[in-house]
Amino acid sequence: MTHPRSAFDPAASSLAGDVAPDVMAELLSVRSSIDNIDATLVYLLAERFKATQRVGHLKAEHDLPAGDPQREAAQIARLRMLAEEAQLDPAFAEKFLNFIISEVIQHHQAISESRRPSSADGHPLSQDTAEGRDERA
Ligand SMILES: O=C(O)C(=O)C[C@]1(C(=O)O)C=C[C@@H](O)C=C1
Repeated sequence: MTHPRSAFDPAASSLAGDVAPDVMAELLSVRSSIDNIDATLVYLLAERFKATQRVGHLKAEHDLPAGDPQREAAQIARLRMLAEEAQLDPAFAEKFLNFIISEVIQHHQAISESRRPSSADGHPLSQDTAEGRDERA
């Protein structure tokens, strides 16, 4: 593996020379929680993208549009409410969801493009399985 997990140095810091040892110890302790949270975020996002990939295939298979504005409006309203409850800035929650959704929509469009017989790669059917599903998407 090019980037083994052990390559991560939890003590990496540009502050090392400027901070008293007890302050550094506290900083490292809080950072260890931040590292756990960030790892969880990566796993959660990976699961979300696995789910949206399934939606992307379903939509492409049934010629449905990539975006669903009414669904998005409902999701945003709900997440803003949850954010307020959790003392998270609702504007940030909305921006974050929009950021993820716009990436999802690009993935949906790529899935749909890759299934199109007239796709620009010039090998319209070579990537399709017998069922017409692109296994790479
Ligand atoms: O639920 C869908 O229809 C999706 O495509 C997923 C999703 C999302 O990421 O939550 C993405 C795009 C749509 O506009 C709405 C929601």
